[in-house]
Amino acid sequence: MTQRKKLIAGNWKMNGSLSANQALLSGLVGQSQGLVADVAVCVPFPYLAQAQEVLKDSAVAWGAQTLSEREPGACTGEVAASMLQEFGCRYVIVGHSERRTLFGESSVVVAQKAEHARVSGLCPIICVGETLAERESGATLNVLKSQLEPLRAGLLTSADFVLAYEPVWAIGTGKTASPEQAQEVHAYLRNWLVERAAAISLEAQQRIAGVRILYGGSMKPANAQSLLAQPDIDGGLIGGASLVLEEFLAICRAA
Ligand SMILES: O=C[C@H](O)COP(=O)(O)O
Repeated sequence: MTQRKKLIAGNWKMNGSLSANQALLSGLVGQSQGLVADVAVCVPFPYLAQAQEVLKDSAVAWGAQTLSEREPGACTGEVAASMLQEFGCRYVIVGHSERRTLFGESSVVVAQKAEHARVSGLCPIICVGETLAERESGATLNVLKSQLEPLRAGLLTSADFVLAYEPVWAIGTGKTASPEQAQEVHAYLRNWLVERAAAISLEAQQRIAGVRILYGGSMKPANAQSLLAQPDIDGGLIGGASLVLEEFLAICRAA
């Protein structure tokens, strides 16, 4: 069985200030020794330089929360993969439900963003998840499948990406998927990846087993351990709790 090192990634969303970040980032550096899991923070674009400066000699990685699917050039307000690379990013979140809902990002665009990240040496954290209405109508697995479908063969073959299952109804609501609910979906996602990779090549099939699938949606110190104990939950994508040093560290320690 493939052993996957757990990853706990903080998604700060549109939060932070230079002074608050300084305290949070230095606290992380000071207290992250001895953690078994990989740890990362995905910060707003203007704070990438600060994250790089504070985290550069630590085991904590950093990244961004989205990127452009276009080539650098005439595209006001957008940020290219090559720019993120210049700030030492390892990760970039793509397809978060807030981007899909508020900014109309389709699964095709999300796949393009993931591909741009990959070819620039960044590791995309690709988010998928169903709404409450979709879950209640029994459409969860079909929704997830349609979100995954456009992912490119090159990305799947590289296996240098992370998948994050984030049920929309659990994001920022305090409602968490039960460990069993989450495990059921993660197992489905794992199986989808394996089948798709097997259809590409033996090499892709072998590598895909190492892809980590994170759970996101109101993961807190109180529920982290039971979620992270599931065989197909390889870490967490943490929103609110990643802004509170002690809570984020407690989740990292649970992994
Ligand atoms: O990207 C993180 C997720 O949206 C989860 O956010 P949350 O932990 O605040 O529910």
